[in-house]
Amino acid sequence: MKLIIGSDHGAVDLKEEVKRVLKEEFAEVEVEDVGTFGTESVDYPDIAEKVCTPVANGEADRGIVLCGTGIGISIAANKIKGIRAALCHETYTAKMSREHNNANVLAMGGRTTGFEIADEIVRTWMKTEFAGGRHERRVNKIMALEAK
Ligand SMILES: O=C(CO)[C@H](O)[C@H](O)[C@H](O)COP(=O)(O)O
Repeated sequence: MKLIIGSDHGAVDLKEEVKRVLKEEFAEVEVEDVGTFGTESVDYPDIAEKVCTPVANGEADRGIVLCGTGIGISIAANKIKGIRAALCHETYTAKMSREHNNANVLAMGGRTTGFEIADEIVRTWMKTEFAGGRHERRVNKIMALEAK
């Protein structure tokens, strides 16, 4: 599996923490970090595009996008065709976003979510499989909205 991660200046520390968890617990996953790498202000839609375009194209399997709250970058991510980004603050929504929504992008906030909870969210999101069945019909309807 290939995963692309990116953050704006509001979540650079959280990005490093998420990369640490991925490296330690999901060593088989190839992780590409598209930035940002410092505290200089950048615009989260640019980061969302860098993460999500390869996911939407099939060049990567999943993405993780981070900004101060996770709101702006998840809104931007969901504008990209083929992306189902889920903003998660706890593990239940992380689990459901995979099981029911087949989310291919996880969003979190560096100014809202502590490292311990974020670590658990990432573990849960990475491990949970899409359940299919009735959820597949609904996800297909979500994707059909993009064609309207
Ligand atoms: O988009 C956001 C909120 O929806 C993110 O939290 C951004 O990180 C935030 O807006 C950046 O704010 P700043 O004052 O420019 O650091």
